[in-house]
Amino acid sequence: IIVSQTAGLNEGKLVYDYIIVGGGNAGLVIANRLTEDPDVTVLVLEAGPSNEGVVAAEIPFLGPTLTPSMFKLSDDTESLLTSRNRYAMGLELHCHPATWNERSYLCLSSWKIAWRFEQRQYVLIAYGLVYMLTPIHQDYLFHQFGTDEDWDRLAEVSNDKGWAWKNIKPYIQKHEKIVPPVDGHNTKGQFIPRLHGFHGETSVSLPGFNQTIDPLVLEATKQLPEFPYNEDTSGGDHSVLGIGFLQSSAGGGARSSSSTSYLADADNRPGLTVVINAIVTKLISTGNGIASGTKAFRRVQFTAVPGTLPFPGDSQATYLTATARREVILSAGSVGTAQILQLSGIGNATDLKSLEIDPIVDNPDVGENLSDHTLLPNIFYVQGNSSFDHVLRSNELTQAAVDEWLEHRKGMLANNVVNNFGFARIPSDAPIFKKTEDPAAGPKSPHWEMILSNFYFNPGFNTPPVGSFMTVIVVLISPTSRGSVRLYSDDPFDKPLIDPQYLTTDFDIFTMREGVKAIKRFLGAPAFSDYVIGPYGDIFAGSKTDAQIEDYVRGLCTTIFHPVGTASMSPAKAKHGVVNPDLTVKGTEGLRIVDASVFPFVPSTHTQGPVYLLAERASDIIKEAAKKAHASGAPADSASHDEL
Ligand SMILES: Cc1cc2nc3c(=O)[nH]c(=O)nc-3n(C[C@H](O)[C@H](O)[C@H](O)COP(=O)(O)OP(=O)(O)OC[C@H]3O[C@@H](n4cnc5c(N)ncnc54)[C@H](O)[C@@H]3O)c2cc1C
Repeated sequence: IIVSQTAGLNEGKLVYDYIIVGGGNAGLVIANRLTEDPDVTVLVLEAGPSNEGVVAAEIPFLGPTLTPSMFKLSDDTESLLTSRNRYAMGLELHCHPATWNERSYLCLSSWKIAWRFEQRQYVLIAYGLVYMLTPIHQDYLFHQFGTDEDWDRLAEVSNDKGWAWKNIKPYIQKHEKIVPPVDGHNTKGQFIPRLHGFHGETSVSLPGFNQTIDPLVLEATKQLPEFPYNEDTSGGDHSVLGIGFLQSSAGGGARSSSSTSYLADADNRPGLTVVINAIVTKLISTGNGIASGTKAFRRVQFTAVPGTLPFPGDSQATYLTATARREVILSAGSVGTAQILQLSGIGNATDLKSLEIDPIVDNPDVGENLSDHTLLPNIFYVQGNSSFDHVLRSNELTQAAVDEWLEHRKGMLANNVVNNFGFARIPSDAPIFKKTEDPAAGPKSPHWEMILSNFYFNPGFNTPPVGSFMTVIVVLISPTSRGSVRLYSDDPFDKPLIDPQYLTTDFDIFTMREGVKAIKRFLGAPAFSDYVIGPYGDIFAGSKTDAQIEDYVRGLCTTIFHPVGTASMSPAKAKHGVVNPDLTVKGTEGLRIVDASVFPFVPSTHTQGPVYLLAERASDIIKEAAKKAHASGAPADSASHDEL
């Protein structure tokens, strides 16, 4: 049952077995798995609007256009392709200049849009740092699982073998459904079937529309031993190192998200209620937990997102509360979860007091340890007019592509913006390792990533009016810098202060710099000699020395939106960290976190796949906990009558 507004919800009846805060990647997995039992009731509260009918959310190629600052087209084609403005609401975040050092300032200042539009007293609003408030799923459909070393490290730091790869791997079968590419080509040699699932919830497919650069990229992998071809970069016990074909969370030419897969599958279950446009403002402590020193949190306060029905004005919000008989599960993402915890009195007691929030559970680790992947687009001029730029500049060609998609779910738009990508390591004898321990999860795990695309892709900048381009993105995959998500005020509608600390360590800037040098070596392969003309832009072209490349990196670098770590997992008895290995929040009862925030290290790949697997295992953990409680004779309602 999907309720589109909080209007009509009867507060007296808002009692469910589980309340899930956030209907993103993780939240909807849990919602689906828990309601497999018809006797279980689940309420999902999601701040964003519905994905239904949002064509840009369906068309794979248009994924990046949903991010306000990401993918800029000419004004004409823009209106044909996107409904961006509809989703720009509530996306901005605050970054406090006092917490920036010169480097992160440089890094963030590349977000021209942010700087042009908003400069409030002491608080700058960086539109570039968009951690979405919506279940529309703006991700760019990259779909991988991370290396076995990532998962084994998680098992080690949490002291729970359940998180080791051999125990996580089987969840691929529940989650993934490999489907043929839209052009139906033979995919032999483009992925390794035994690494995948074919009957799970989320559709995953290989590219189904050729880019001019595909054969050149493959040829270059044969010419340069430094960049070998890899038949499958999805991860696990098969190495991700090398360059191969991208697997995307799409099927039949359309995006496959947790909403179109896990939620759609559970849609008709009477036990499931999903309320959209509903923003959770805090969790309410419902008294002492059974274990000494713990506090129970089984009540959730929420309201309509300002500007959505039923509230006429932003300032007149009416708050509702809902109560969980068993558990509240926070799945609001690395920013939302950290914010809600702190608004609820779970966080650094000193900081909370300074904002006049009563500290209920003092945990200074809440909101800390923020880790993210930085992205740097490197643009090259190319020959001819076979890049996508010409299509994207032309209303006529764009309309034809839209029509093809609408009629057949095929063509350029049915495909991701990328066909080829891959991962690489910094050589083990690199000077950086004399002063920095290798931060990768293990010797098979990458330090950086290369993403290749057949057009001008430069977050925040319009496609130039003339010229053909290709973009080679460098992503820092094993960052050592750590930032934080802290509250700006006790007002739940104030966006939190996000201090990403991008590129503030020697390793991070070194790796980005070496990545830039490496992609230049890659494009120096004979395969590209008749196609690539050279770097686009004076700064890129003029960046020859290490110092120049570093300046170039800092000036243009941004995020690929993989924040993790703000509610990190640690061993059950550990004093540090925010959640235990069973994802219960330390010092609390009736409260778990299931989302990207619990990863203490960012997985060495794009993060949706790891989040899906995490949520699949979490669902089993939650079900097991309910069974145990039942077997021990505990009442079906863990919450006391007072709480209810
Ligand atoms: C622009 C973009 C592109 C990306 N591209 C890729 C990609 O190509 N491949 C990949 O693997 N990963 C990608 N990612 C990362 C991936 O989307 C995240 O790692 C993943 O979604 C994290 O899952 P989650 O469940 O932790 O959080 P989310 O999926 O973000 O879900 C959190 C949900 O909680 C809701 N919420 C937050 N606060 C509240 C509140 N107070 N009340 C109610 N609801 C709330 C949000 O609206 C959201 O729907 C991308 C991310 C972004 C933003």
